Amino acid sequence: MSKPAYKRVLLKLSGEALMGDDPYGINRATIERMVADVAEVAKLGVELAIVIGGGNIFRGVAPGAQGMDRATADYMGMLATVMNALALADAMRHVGITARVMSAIGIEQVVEPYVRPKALQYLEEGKVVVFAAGTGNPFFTTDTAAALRGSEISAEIVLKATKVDGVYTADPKKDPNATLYHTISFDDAISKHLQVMDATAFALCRDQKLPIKVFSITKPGALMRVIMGEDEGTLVHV
Ligand SMILES: Nc1ncnc2c1ncn2[C@@H]1O[C@H](COP(=O)(O)OP(=O)(O)O)[C@@H](O)[C@H]1O
Ligand SMILES: O=c1ccn([C@@H]2O[C@H](COP(=O)(O)OP(=O)(O)O)[C@@H](O)[C@H]2O)c(=O)[nH]1
Repeated sequence: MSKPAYKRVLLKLSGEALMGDDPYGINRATIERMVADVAEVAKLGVELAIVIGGGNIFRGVAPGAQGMDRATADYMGMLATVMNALALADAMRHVGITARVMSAIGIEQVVEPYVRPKALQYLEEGKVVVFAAGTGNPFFTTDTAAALRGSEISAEIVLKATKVDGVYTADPKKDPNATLYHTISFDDAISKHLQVMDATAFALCRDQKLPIKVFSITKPGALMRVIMGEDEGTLVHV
């Protein structure tokens, strides 16, 4: 059997995708399917760190957050990612994977704080590390958290598992004529204002020479094909 293309990866899982077809929250079948994909990869011996988003929960409370101070709303968003991280780690436990949740904001009674050497130790021990609470700062996104943690743990690549199957010339949800890029440079992605990831995340990965693969979170087998280095999604490169 062929070998995985990577030894250590940072996987960014969309929070919004966790709700499946529900209006908000965590859809059981969806999280189980995501975890099954992750389990397959972990069993290959690939060291896996995950950054999880929070859009699925924040959506449910968003009407109440209208007019709210941006930083306060962002802290709520970060707490939402902690809930998702706990749900994800628990779902992994059900399929026999040991996961450790580490939070970027102090919330010790619930999850341990992010400590870089500890995260590296867990990865070396074959545990899946789930980074919660994004970067710990308002005005950032979990995509930027993925770029940051990916750089910190010396991941070979950031894998962005999202609702679209790659980077398009325009938002494919709005423009039916948009076409898919197989590869695109960071400079092009930034200068063309492609919104699939925020510019902060792109810029950090570009400066750290950390490539990003954007692919579908819902397409069966996509994560495994990405891990095996097969043709899937879009590679964003230096
Ligand atoms: N050029 C583009 N190529 C692909 N997707 C795009 C593009 N521009 C905007 N998008 C939108 O970006 C979304 C993914 O980004 P985001 O909302 O941050 O997702 P996530 O929940 O994975 O963090 C897609 O659902 C897509 O509709
Ligand atoms: O470093 C971070 C990461 C996240 N967030 C907040 O948490 C929310 C949820 O994260 P995100 O939107 O990136 O999740 P996803 O798009 O994957 O659902 C964001 O909207 C922000 O409000 C933040 O303030 N700082």
